[in-house]
Amino acid sequence: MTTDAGDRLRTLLPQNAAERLQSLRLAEGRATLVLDATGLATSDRDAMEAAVKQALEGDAEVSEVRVAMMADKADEAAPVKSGPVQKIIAVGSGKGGVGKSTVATNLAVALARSGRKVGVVDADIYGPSQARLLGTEGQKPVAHDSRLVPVASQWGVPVLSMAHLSNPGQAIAWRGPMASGAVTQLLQGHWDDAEIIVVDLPPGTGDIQLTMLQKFKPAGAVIVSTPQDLALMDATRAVELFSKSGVPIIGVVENMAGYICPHCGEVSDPFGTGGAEAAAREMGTAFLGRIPLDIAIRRESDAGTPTAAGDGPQAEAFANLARSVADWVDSR
Ligand SMILES: Nc1ncnc2c1ncn2[C@@H]1O[C@H](COP(=O)(O)OP(=O)(O)OP(=O)(O)O)[C@@H](O)[C@H]1O
Repeated sequence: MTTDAGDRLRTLLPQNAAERLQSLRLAEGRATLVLDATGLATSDRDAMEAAVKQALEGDAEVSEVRVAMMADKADEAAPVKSGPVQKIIAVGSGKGGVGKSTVATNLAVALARSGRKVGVVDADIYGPSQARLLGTEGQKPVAHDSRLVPVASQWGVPVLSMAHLSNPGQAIAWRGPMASGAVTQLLQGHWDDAEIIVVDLPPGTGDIQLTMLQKFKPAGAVIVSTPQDLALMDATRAVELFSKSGVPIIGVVENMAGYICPHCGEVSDPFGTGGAEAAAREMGTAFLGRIPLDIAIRRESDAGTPTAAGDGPQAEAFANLARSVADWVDSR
């Protein structure tokens, strides 16, 4: 795009949009604008987008206008509000690989089985896995009134994940504020029917997680840990992160607790037993139960058929977890 064309298009923008312009590109007749939508209500965003399109579509060099609204400055942003959603439940962990995403999926499916209206938002935008876990890979959400429509899964749990918006294997390397802006778009989808949204947080306890929590203000948090000491230390950091953000902790789930032999079904405890329960007690938080290390859980997760949708003993473990979370939600 020539500077002249860029300057000319800028002058065509309505004043309120020009003030929020982050970038403007014109390539092969397509004008792509990024606007800072911080603090704008949905209706104001929609009006601004429509006005920008109308202003630029009249230009001889422009055949198409695309507008991306990013709520970039997380600390100034209005809290996320997505229709009549009552409760956002965050699922977090002090470190990666402890089964946080697996627990988030199965918690949501178990809640749905118990009659709750549940959605899943995959906030783990650097390693999104909810599309695979819920068997919705390859599906693309449509936008309606500038808001994403969640992708339906066959488990009665609609889902929005960056995995639905990016190409498989595509690296996503956003700055922290952009990351939380992207999550905002997922949370501001058409969740009108959901009474609970389970949010799969990125692993860890850094600034990205803190910013997200402050911005979308979950009603409560579930912390996933494995029985190892190291993971428990990380879980302690996760507890601190939620406390610092003013998010009440629903409790700690011990995942990969006890190994179930795929041949004889015998249960062994390579990492000891009872560690997470004791740690939860020490931290003054509830213990929400154990999910064993079972190869069937991994296999079913990879196949996009969540264990909680089945009838085995592990489905029962997730059903118990869902009951505890639902009771907590109802008590608020
Ligand atoms: N209870 C379990 N039994 C067997 N396999 C499990 C169990 N929980 C999780 N897994 C497997 O462990 C791996 C990591 O799980 P998952 O992706 O849910 O972890 P995570 O904490 O979300 O990781 P990250 O956020 O770092 O990607 C996956 O292959 C998953 O199928």
